[in-house]
Formats: sequence, structure tokens, C-alpha cells
Amino acid sequence: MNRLKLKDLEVSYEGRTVLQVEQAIFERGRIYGIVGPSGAGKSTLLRVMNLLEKPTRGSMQLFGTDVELPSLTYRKGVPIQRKMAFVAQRPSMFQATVFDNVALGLRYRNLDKSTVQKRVEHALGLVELSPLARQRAQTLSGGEAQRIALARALACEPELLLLDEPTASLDPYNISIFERVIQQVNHQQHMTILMITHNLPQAKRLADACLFLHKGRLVELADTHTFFHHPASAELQDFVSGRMIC
Ligand SMILES: Nc1ncnc2c1ncn2[C@@H]1O[C@H](COP(=O)(O)OP(=O)(O)OP(=O)(O)O)[C@@H](O)[C@H]1O
Repeated sequence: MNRLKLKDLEVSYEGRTVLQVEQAIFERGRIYGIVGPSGAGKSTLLRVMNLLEKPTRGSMQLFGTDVELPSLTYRKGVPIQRKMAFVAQRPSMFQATVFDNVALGLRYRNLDKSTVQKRVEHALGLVELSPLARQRAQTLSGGEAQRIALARALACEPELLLLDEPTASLDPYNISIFERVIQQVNHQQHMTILMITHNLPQAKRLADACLFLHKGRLVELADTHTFFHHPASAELQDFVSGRMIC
């Protein structure tokens, strides 16, 4: 019940296999860093887990719910997808206020007005942007917009938070706020977090465990200390030491 499990996952495009994961197990309430060279299949993995894309084959066990991915219908997928939230590298803001942008997922869930108000205020407080609630979202700086994207995800109180290089284009100040919030929701709400990053020091700082994807294969999944200091495979040794030619 307290696990997220992927089994026999395979994604192919026009006969080319870009992702193959025999098995991966994630414990609830932990932060996982996903690293690997460009084109390794990291974003594809998160898109499949977020049910945005169907794999050629594979299943996912999400904290007690079994999902046969290729045959999953839209109707059955919606309640499962609502257990998760996704933040991409570039935030998309709708032409509305910051408040309405953060409230978006909650309105899809038909929550009552006072719950929406409370959750949005709380999420804006977490990312330290409460004073901007009435501002038009298109006028936000890049760093502010990304923190609002995080607030929008957190307002939904997901069990699983999926982050695809969320701090790649942020300055150090915004990165530090983003990282603090992730750690806070992980500790306080026991939220499970999977985060793609090209920033290895960031993976070391935040993650309890890390995954290494290379050429579409899950090569290694280990606790962060072992991952960086005692990598088992030659490929990961090359990658963490900067010797891998990508
Ligand atoms: N819709 C698609 N059609 C065809 N090929 C695709 C499609 N989506 C992804 N790919 C291919 O799958 C491979 C993995 O892509 P993916 O974006 O998952 O890599 P990544 O590890 O996230 O890379 P990066 O670190 O550069 O973001 C790439 O070779 C990419 O070209």
C-alpha cells in the first residue's frame, strides 16, 4: 500500500524503444532524484507515470491502486491522475490572476469556495508569494511563475509530486525557495516526490534515493549516498564523475 511500483514498462515510438524499466519501486514519503544524459528517457518516464502518455506495455501500482497502463481509459484515469501533480520546466500561466491560476486544479475537482480559498492561500504562503494573489499571472517573472506553478500543484495536495527539471531556468534565490518548499511538503505531508534534474549537487541535497537512466534503461536505483559514492555500474561511475560523453 505504501509503495509505488512500475513493472515491465516499455515505451516505443515507431519501433524505436526509448524507455525500458523492468521494475522500479518507490517508497511513500521519499524524495527521488532522476538523473541521466539528455535523451535517456527521463521526461518520457514522468509523462507515462502522470498518465499523459500510454506506454507500449507496463503496469503501475500507485499506493494500492493497480493500473494496467496501455489499456487505461480516460474515465478510469482521471481519479488516479488526481492523486498526482506535475510541474514542468517551463510554467504555463493562464490569462487570469495568480489566485485563479493556483485554484485551477481545485476547480476541476469541484471543491467548494471556502476550501479553494483556504488551499490557495496556504499554497501561496508556502511559496512566499501571498502578496501577488491579485496580480495578472502573465506579468510574473520567470522565477515567480515557477513558484506559482509549484503552488498550483501543491494546492491539489497530491500524494505524488512529479517535477521535470523545475529549477533549470531559475536563479539561486528562487531555487532555494523551491527546494525548501519541496523538503517542507515532503516532511510535513509525507508527499512522495520524483524530480528530474541535471543538477547533481541538487540531487545530492534533496533526494533520499536516485535513479540513473541511460539510453532508455533504468541502470541504477539506490540511496543517494551509495548512488554517488559507490555506484555499481561503470555507466553511472562515468556519469557521476563527469567522464560520460553525452
Ligand atoms: N513523441 C515522440 N516521438 C518520437 N520520439 C520521441 C517522442 N518523445 C520522446 N521521444 C524520444 O525519446 C527519447 C527520450 O526522450 P526524453 O525527452 O524522455 O529524454 P530526457 O532524458 O528527458 O532528455 P532531456 O534531459 O534532454 O530532457 C529521445 O530520443 C526523444 O527523441
